[in-house]
Amino acid sequence: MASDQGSGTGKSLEERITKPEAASTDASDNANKDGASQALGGSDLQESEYDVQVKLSDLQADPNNPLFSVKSFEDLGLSPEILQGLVAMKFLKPSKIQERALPLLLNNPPTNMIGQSQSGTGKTAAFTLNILSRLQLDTEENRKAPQALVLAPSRELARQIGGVITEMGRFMEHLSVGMAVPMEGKRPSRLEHPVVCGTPGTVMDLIKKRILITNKLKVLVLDEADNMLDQQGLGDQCIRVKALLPKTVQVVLFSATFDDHIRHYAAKFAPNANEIALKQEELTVEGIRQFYLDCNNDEDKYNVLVKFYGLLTVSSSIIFVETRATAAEIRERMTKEGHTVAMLTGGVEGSIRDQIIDDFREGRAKVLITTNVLSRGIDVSTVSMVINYDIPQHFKPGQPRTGDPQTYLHRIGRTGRFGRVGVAISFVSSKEEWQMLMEIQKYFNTLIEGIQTRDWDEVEKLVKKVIKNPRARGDFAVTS
Ligand SMILES: Nc1ncnc2c1ncn2[C@@H]1O[C@H](COP(=O)(O)OP(=O)(O)OP(=O)(O)O)[C@@H](O)[C@H]1O
Repeated sequence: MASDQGSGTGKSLEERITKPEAASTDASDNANKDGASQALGGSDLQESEYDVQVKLSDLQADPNNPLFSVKSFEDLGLSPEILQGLVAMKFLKPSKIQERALPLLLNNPPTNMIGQSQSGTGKTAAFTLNILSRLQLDTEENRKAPQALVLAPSRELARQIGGVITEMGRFMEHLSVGMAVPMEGKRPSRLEHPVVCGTPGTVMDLIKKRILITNKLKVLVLDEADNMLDQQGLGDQCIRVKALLPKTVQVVLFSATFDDHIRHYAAKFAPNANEIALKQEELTVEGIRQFYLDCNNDEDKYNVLVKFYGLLTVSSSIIFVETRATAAEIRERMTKEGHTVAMLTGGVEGSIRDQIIDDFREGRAKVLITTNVLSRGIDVSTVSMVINYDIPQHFKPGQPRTGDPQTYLHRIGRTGRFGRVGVAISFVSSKEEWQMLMEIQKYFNTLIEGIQTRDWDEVEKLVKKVIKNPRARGDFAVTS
């Protein structure tokens, strides 16, 4: 049994489960109501590894669900080729953000947009459909001229978005998507694609070297816009890129989170934008069950993680840590003990990163240890578990660490995508970590339940049960 000393709250675990400090009964009631959140995206009725059968159409018929919409894709005035692409991807109906954002995005003259919607609710398709609809591919010259530029904070996300645009536009003749991420070997002399996706630093470099020509650009998208604008380096690069684009460019900013101070900044970056915003307490995805687990210290965290290995490999899982060093250490220890785990951090070379993420997407690697580099945007539908090995935190030298709610939300949002269900477990090994987790819980006015038992067979059974039936709450209030 985890000790109270571990989190140092002075409360019994029982109290913490039944009355988490910041959790409201509303939050848990809402989660109870959302029985439908077990559904799976893609086809209308699917069966997961856990033998869950729920209809996506049920979710999309519920006005309170972010996947709800009254319209069909046909109603949004998209071209037959694009509609064909959506059918091939088995997108039957738009989600709420797609239904709301698209008419505003497609309107002429083009208007800027700041769009917010919960993780995994289809923001990529929302901006992709706008891009595809605005492309002119009639002449050779136009086909070679970059007309839309998408910036993302990581190489993996830029590649993923490039893949979605290619797939959605695959019935459009002459569409091609160029990548502007750090490349090894010889660079092309020109990036001649109507759509370019990349990371800000490389894009800036390619523009400066006139490899990427921007005079025909019509749309600029910043995915994970709050993160891009908030980080000193990335933010500066985004501003410099934008300054080199035609003044008429339509600026589209999307994210699941826009903190107040960033919203103000975003409004400057995308002036006179149409805004779609969510309230703080609307941000959590109901299909994701959130738990914490008390650990005595760092070594105990590691031992617990190893105990979880069986559970982590039932489907796919992501383990988030704060530093590259921790990621490397855990990977090494687990590998030595005979477990198969992959690791991806910013320190890994580009082509190897591509291989690792592709292996994870294809299910060749099932457990991925990573840092915040992959906390945002990555969409791998088989991920049913996210572990916060370290609580996401803000760290400034000389100041106490504080919880980082935005990063927490993005990390746990790697599971529970488009109506699927998932479990997020945060490891708590000190009073400081406990406080940070409570800050996060309070910020979202959500419920993070404690796992009381240390009987791992029991935990495994319960996690599987939760994934099967997220309505079954309170399962973890079991003392060993
Ligand atoms: N209308 C739709 N019907 C069915 N599936 C959809 C639809 N729209 C998107 N999806 C699927 O939902 C998943 C999540 O979409 P996406 O990655 O765009 O989410 P997001 O809102 O950008 O999330 P995040 O904030 O985490 O980046 C993807 O696998 C995508 O293929």
